[in-house]
Amino acid sequence: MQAAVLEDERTVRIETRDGPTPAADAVVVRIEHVGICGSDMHYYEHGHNGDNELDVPTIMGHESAGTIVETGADVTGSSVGDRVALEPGVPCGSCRYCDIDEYNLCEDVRFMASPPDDGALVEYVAWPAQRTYSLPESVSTRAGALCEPLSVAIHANRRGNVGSGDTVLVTGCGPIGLLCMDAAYAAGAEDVIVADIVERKLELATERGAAHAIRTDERSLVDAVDELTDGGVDVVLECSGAEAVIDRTVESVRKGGQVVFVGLPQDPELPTDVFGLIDNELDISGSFRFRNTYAEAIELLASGAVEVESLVDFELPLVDTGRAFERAADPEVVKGMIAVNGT
Ligand SMILES: NC(=O)c1ccc[n+]([C@@H]2O[C@H](COP(=O)([O-])OP(=O)(O)OC[C@H]3O[C@@H](n4cnc5c(N)ncnc54)[C@H](O)[C@@H]3O)[C@@H](O)[C@H]2O)c1
Ligand SMILES: C[C@@H](O)[C@H](N)C(=O)O
Repeated sequence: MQAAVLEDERTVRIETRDGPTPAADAVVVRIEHVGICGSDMHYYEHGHNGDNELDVPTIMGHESAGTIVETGADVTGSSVGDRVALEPGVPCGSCRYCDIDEYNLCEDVRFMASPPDDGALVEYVAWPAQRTYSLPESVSTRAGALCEPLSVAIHANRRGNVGSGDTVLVTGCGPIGLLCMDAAYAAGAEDVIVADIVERKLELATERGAAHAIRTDERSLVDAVDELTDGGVDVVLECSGAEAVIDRTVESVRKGGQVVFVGLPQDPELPTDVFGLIDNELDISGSFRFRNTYAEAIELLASGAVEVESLVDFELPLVDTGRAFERAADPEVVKGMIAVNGT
């Protein structure tokens, strides 16, 4: 079978690999769609993603869905022909974090396309049946693949306790930011204000329901938020990873509000005004991947509460993965997709 391997920065090669055999608790999935994520692009452009290094050639892609073609001996509840989304992380199941069901924090997790663990840009993947989720008829594998970034968004909203009537600021309108906005509305937020530096992204966010859009390269984020709110938003979901914005988030939130960091900056140092945090009782949190989100993601897609297919700007076959990554590096592009088995 064919696989798209990131050998080095900006070097994707199509290689031939042996097809997988499922363990007793696993299924083999014929991969149909894989989304290109901002994190794949961090590896592609800089050779690292946060503090994870691309130290060995690695099959990229962790936003995936396809059809089960084989089941392991002990698998019950999944059948050949089921269309499924694959949750990309497989936790160890026995550490203190797995014990308390905070399995996204497992220190021994295997995560697709996180070197040395291979990802889903390959024709067939053997994956634990427990980490695959059936897609209803109304949800395509193209949409099912995007359960992954939607899961990041659901988790970020949970971390920020976004709820009924909240005003939320989402900084960065890539797929993660846009889906954070959608998930915030689904959680009951009243108004979502968005910020970006690319006009097309702000237009898209506005079409999807943003209450206000701020160009942070044209005006001060803090001044704009100040004009739009009575002393700041309830929650900031920071999805740009841009240091210039990260620095301003705590000034954009109301007293007693929450700031959630999702985007990964190149420079992870955060200058902190501790007096400001104390005096204003701010809650600052990180949001790392997700846990127990796939069922909700599929429900949001199936009910139509969140729509993802229109985020996809282009779709290319597996053999063109290198070209797709090059194209996805364009700041105007929101989501590139690979049709792995040509469906
Ligand atoms: N914490 C997690 O679990 C997790 C999971 C997935 C992705 N991420 C990270 O989240 C970030 C967002 O992911 P994505 O796929 O949407 O990436 P993306 O690159 O598509 O989106 C980032 C957006 O931020 C905008 N931006 C850049 N500079 C800005 C500025 N100064 N002001 C406002 N906006 C600015 C860009 O124009 C872009 O629209 C990435 O850093 C990614 O690595 C984190
Ligand atoms: C969660 C996932 O989307 C993220 N890109 C990661 O590798 O951690």
